[in-house]
Parts: sequence; structure tokens; C-alpha cells
Amino acid sequence: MITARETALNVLQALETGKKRSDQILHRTLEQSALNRIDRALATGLVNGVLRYRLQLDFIISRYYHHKLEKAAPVLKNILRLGLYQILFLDKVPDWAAVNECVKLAKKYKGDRMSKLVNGVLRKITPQSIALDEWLKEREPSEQLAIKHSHPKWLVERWIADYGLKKTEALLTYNNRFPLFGFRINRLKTSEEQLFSDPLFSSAAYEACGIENLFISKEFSTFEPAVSDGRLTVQNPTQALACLLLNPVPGSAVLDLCAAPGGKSTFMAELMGNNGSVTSLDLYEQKLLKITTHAEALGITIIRTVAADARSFKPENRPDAILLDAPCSGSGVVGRRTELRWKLTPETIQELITLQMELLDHAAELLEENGVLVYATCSIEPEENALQIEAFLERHPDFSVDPDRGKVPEPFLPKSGFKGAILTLPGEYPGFDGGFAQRLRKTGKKP
Ligand SMILES: C[S@@+](CC[C@H](N)C(=O)[O-])C[C@H]1O[C@@H](n2cnc3c(N)ncnc32)[C@H](O)[C@@H]1O
Repeated sequence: MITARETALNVLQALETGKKRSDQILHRTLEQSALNRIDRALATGLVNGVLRYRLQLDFIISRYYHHKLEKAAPVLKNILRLGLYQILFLDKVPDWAAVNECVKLAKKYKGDRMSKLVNGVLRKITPQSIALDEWLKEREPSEQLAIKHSHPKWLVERWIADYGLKKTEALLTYNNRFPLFGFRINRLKTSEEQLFSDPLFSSAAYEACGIENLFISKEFSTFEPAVSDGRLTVQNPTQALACLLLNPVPGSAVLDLCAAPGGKSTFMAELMGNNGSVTSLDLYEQKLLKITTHAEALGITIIRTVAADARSFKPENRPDAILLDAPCSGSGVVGRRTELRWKLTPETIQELITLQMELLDHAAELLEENGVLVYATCSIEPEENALQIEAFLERHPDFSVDPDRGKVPEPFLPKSGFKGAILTLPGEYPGFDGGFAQRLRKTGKKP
């Protein structure tokens, strides 16, 4: 029988090739395993925890492992990380049990000599023996934060430069918390009152988030039946803010240029009372199927999907409004996507900035005078957000920022000088991801 810890090790090993995402491998592995619900949760927690805390775990292990950890076999590194993660973070697992399991795994995968080594290293580590602050005190602040909160140093340096030390530490802390789920109530099918009078949800724990018809909760499976039958959509409130900023009116024609998996297309159709048209475009046909299926469950009939490249798509009729929810670094959702922090690089951000620029330029061509363009990302990098817009406005003097706040509730607007843009940092409001949205209008005025 393969245990939860061995399952976690197998998933971590499968990830070493770097091709697949951890949630996909976990899902497939757990589907084929005979583990019970509790052990599945343990395996999932171990994989997510080890991936998130990798930098901190390796830093601590290196103080006890008297060879070069970078040169150790991946399986040995992953066993040591699994052991240390349990010692540091899992109160319910006695340290000796965690160590024994890891020693057994080392014996099975690397033989007697390595199992002795794992035993020797892990037995020396206790939470009391770790003096992280002391070990880090000579290092520069960005490196201290990077290791303490297990994020790449270059990203921490960027955030300190953009947001200062205090806000950076707050968002790093938030990124390591258990991510909350956002849910949107489908007003085409139900109301908040009706939904929560359903006995299925009468004892469910949830919290209002300051946006009408949206709430957040730790529980996903409790609300799953209402997601399947179309009363709810999983959507983080930050994502909803972009649609509220666009505020599509019933009867209008909206073009959603990067639409899959469709969270924003379906919300816009709901805001329009299922009256008008939403053209949902994405590069990948396969991804568009999700929009069609979910729109059907929601009772939405005004969405038409189109597989095309948004940099060259020509609609038959010009839309009244465009939403461009561009591909981005995702630096605002690092807490939600377990290994994203290690996959991001300054080079990938640069490539995305170029793609976003091309998408914006083509979107600009598709609008009539007076049309509205909302540009959105789930990034908190100024180069993908405010600076991208600044450069766009220089290239397109026929566009202006539009200070119409649509249906965005007051508390989510900047404290002063609203210029059509909303930036949310991860955890700035409980449960909110990081993200950006900017409302622009094609005024047609050229100097
Ligand atoms: C941030 S996601 C959109 C999320 C979506 N708006 C939602 O709320 O569910 C970006 C999407 O852009 C699509 N995409 C990337 N490059 C594209 C292109 N050149 N043309 C059209 N879609 C593209 C990706 O397939 C991806 O689904």
C-alpha cells in the first residue's frame, strides 16, 4: 500500500521534469490511488507545502547536511524536504513519525546508506534548533524576506522597489496562507436569500466580501453542487471588479478578447441580464468548451464563442465595449498557484509585456469612437499594468483614461485621484487576489 507521504514523494518526483503543473499531477495520481479522504488531504498538503516552502526548507536543510545540497539526487532532496516540512509545519504529526517514514522512503528509493544519511540529518533538526532570524541577520533585507517567506529573491526585490518593505512582507505572508475561494451568485437563477435558505448551505461558513452577490469561503466542496447546477460560479472578487468597472449595459455588444475559461464573460452576461451579446474569443478551442458548458448551466444564452488570435481577429460588427483580460505573469495569484513563484522569470514577464502591447493595439483598432476598453491582468507588476497603459496612451492619443467607476463599490477605488484604474494587492482585502483593471475610452481626439 502506497502511503500519503510516498504519494507526495511520487508527485514531487514527477514534477522534477518541470513540464506539468502540480495540480494536474496530483489530481491524476490521487485518482489512481487507494488513499482515504484524510490521507489524500495529507498528500495534497505535503506537495503544496513542500513546493511553496522549497527555498526555506533547502536553506535550513543545508545547515545540517554537510555536503552540497544542490548536487544531491532529486529524490533525496525531496525526502529531506518532506521530512522537514512535517517537522516545521504539521503539528499533528509527531516528529519521530515523520522522520521514520522518510527513513523508510530513503531506504526504498536510495538504499541503506542514504536512509542512514536521512536519519542523521532529520534527527538533528527540531523546531527549537532552528534559529532562522539569527542565521539571516547578516543578509540584505530582500534575501531575508525571500528565505523567510520562500519566494525568489528577484521577485521580492521587485516588490520592495514597487511597494516598500511593509506591504511586500504583508503580501509574502498572504501568499503562503491557505487560499480562500470566491463565489459569485448567479442572479439569473437565484438570489443570496434563496441560495442560503437551501438546507445544503444552511451551516456553511462564508463571508461577505463587500461586493453584491459575491462571497468568500474556505469551503469548496460544500458549494460544489451549486456550482454544478449553475447557481454559483467560482470567481475571485478581484476578477469580478474588472467586469464591474466595464459595467456592460443590457442590450449592448461586448467583445471579450481573452475569454477562457469564461469567468468574466459569464459575469458580464449576468450583469446584462442575459440581454445583448457577448463574443468570447480565445486562442484555444478546447478551452472555449468550458465557457459553453458553464454558460449553459448558468442559463446564459447570449455568449458566442470564437477560436481566434486576438491580435488579428476582425468582428463582423464593431462592439460597444471590449474586455481585454490579457495573458500575464500572474504575480497577483502566486499564493493560489503553488509553484508559479519558481516558474516566473524576468524574461517571461518581458515576453508577456510585448504580447499585451500587441493585444492592446489590435483591440484599439476594433472600437468605434466612444467605445470602452477595459484592460485587466492578475499581475501586480507595474510594467504589465500602469506602465503598459501609459505606453498605450502615448501610442494612441485617440484614447483617454475614463474615470467612470461603473459598478465598482467605493471602498475598492483608490483613496484619491481615481483615473479609471484599480490595483488590488494580494490579501489587501480578505480573500482578494492581486490584480489590475483600467477603463479607457476611445475619445477619437488626436492632437
Ligand atoms: C487571463 S486568461 C483569461 C481569463 C478569463 N478572462 C476569465 O476571466 O476566465 C488569458 C487567456 O488568454 C488566452 N490567450 C493567450 N493568447 C491569446 C491570443 N493571442 N489570442 C486570444 N487569446 C489568447 C489564453 O488562452 C487564456 O485563456
